[in-house]
Amino acid sequence: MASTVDSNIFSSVPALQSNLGILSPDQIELAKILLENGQSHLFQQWPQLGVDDKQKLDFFDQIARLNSSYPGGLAAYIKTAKELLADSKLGKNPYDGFSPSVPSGENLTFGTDNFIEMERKGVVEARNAAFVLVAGGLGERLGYNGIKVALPRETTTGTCFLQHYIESILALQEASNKIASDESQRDIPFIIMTSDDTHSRTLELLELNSYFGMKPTQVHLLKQEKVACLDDNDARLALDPHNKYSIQTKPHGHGDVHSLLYSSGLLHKWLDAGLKWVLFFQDTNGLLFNAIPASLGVSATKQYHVNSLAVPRKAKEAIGGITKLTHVDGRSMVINVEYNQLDPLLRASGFPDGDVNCETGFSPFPGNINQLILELGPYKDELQKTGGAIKEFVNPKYKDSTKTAFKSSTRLECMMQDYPKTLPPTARVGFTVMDIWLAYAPVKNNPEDAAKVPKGNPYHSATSGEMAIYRANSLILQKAGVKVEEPVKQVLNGQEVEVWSRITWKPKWGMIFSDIKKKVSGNCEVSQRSTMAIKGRNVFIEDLSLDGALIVDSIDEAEVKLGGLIKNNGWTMESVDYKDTSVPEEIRIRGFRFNKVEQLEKNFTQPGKFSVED
Ligand SMILES: O=c1ccn([C@@H]2O[C@H](COP(=O)(O)OP(=O)(O)O[C@H]3OC[C@@H](O)[C@H](O)[C@H]3O)[C@@H](O)[C@H]2O)c(=O)[nH]1
Ligand SMILES: [Mg+2]
Repeated sequence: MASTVDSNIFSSVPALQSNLGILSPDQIELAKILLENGQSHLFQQWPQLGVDDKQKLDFFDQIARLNSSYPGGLAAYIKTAKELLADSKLGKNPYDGFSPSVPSGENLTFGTDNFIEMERKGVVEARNAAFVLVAGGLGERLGYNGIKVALPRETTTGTCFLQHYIESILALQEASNKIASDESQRDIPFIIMTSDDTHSRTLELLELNSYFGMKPTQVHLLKQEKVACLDDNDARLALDPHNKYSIQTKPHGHGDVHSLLYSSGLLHKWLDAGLKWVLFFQDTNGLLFNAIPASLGVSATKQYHVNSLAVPRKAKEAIGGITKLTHVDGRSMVINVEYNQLDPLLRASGFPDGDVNCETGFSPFPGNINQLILELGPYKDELQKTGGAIKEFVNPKYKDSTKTAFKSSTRLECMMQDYPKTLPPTARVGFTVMDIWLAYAPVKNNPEDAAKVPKGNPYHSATSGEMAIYRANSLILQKAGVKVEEPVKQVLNGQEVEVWSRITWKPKWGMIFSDIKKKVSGNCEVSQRSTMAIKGRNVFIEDLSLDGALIVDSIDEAEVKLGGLIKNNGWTMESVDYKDTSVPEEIRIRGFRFNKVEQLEKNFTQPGKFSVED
């Protein structure tokens, strides 16, 4: 819409004023918003009319997008940014008035009767759940060039994270539908939040692989928009260093998932379909689904509106701490305090040592693994009030203590785990703590940074992420009665890790401990140098002694017994340096690759009963 052009405002920016002739009334309006909000620097390098006119219009296309995709538009974004940057410069404590204490929550120990009961309940509830994967992040700390969900979760089978997640959801769906009282078949919805950095590659990965067995109608991609980067404390928008007609943008954070879900209309649809839970999870935790059934069982039992999954946390580890915050006015909430804020908060509130371990060797605050289980009804009600808006923050990396310049541009962010901040005190907000070995092994750090992690703290690298799968599977089988040999220590990409037998299985083989126990019997043993990949559903391990490599696949209608002594030269592990660019990136970031010397590989494609014995 045309508006009266305030000639004064433009006359102070001649480079823009001389170009007004090519702009539409809407674009002139946007230009005005920019100037009124301190953004005249954006036009400083603009040449005269007739030069680069197409790029100038592109610039305004981008401004229009940035303006319309943020509630309240760019003016609101810049205003909030100025406030938050000023607070940050002053070192203002965002938790002013609150004092932290250690909250109490549900503790689950793998394999106990309670754990098994929670898993059973979780499977019953699974068909009432929708799963939401937030996968719009750049993975800056990992520095991998592809999308993180395409990385192999482990390289024994090469199954990528996304495939594993989908197969886990499908396995839960099937198990849950089977025991449903009304015998109806429900497809569990699976939502993936993407961004411009990940969207097309995520879609391509799904399409090239037939959605890994899921119905395409079951999967929804929601793309988050990025926000403008900021160059200084005055919230001047940052220009792309390579293109003076483009604003640099970065993701706004995983908190966008709430407003996207709200505006997608999916929540209503799910409620109408009788769903009860929404489970949120992150891109590269290969152990996550070990924890999902039991934690969903906890949500159902305790009727939690919000259930955050947690693990014991090492002080200064880059995971948020679940904290009880009590305000001087009496209010209190149980909330994640992000890892960069926990230490200052503690120091400011009577804990002079800040973020340190207690006598247990861990931080007293449970570590947030950012898997949230929300009860759908109260969640939808809350979003109806907030529109899905989440409290934002800014985290600039300053050049020096004057806090006047940034090392690189910053932006406003929001986090999905801040959702409970707006909830009324009556909301049932809880958390569930599980063993780290069982539940959390993300792939976030590049090899160089991982090697610098303080001793005793987790590496969170591709190396540790894969080794954690083998350790968890080995420990689970040990608890099911298999003698899995103890691990050896090895240094890979500068990180000392425990190398256990390379044991993997498909989710449909065993989702919960009671299923796994049914698949294992007699006297079984697996040597440390062994590799075992179970890809079929009805594969039973009975009196098996494995010393080498064994790969078994089978159709559901085949019942396969693995037993006797199976011995061969197996697969050896060869060290690979992460700097060796002759090796594919997804391998070299692990620091090893398999040399497949010899294996027993069996594939059963016909119905019937079979046994594999050497
Ligand atoms: O804009 C974004 C940013 C991130 N993400 C996704 O959000 C997930 C988490 O991102 P990061 O790995 O960068 O998260 P961080 O490691 O910084 O911290 C996160 O995980 C560990 C927890 O303890 C922290 O509390 C949590 O914030 C990823 O799956 C990522 O793809 C988005 O979808 N959009
Ligand atoms: Mg991050």
